[in-house]
Amino acid sequence: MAVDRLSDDDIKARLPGLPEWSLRDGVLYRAFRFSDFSEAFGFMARVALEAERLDHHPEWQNVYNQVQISLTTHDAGGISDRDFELAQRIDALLP
Ligand SMILES: C[C@H](O)[C@H](O)[C@H]1CNC2=NC(N)=NC(=O)C2=N1
Repeated sequence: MAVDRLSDDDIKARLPGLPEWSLRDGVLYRAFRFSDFSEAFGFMARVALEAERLDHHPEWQNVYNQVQISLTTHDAGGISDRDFELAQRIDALLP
């Protein structure tokens, strides 16, 4: 499926809708901290299921109770609507 990369202006206009996310090195980025590994990994499992539903997948790193997520659209060579959609769904999964 063809996906369009958003322009810098589009991205700037949409970022306020995701106050916890920032633009970092050309990707949508958010860091999460949980009480322990189990909580962090449970969250990652829920994100993985959502990513499969959307057929759009995060780049992420986990260190014990911390999860860092970067969103970009490989097929578009930049940030697309799909990244904003996944970011919103990720936020909705938080306890
Ligand atoms: C074929 C399939 O739709 C694509 O490869 C999807 C899968 N998940 C994806 N995830 C992300 N982040 N970017 C993509 O371009 C992408 N493409």
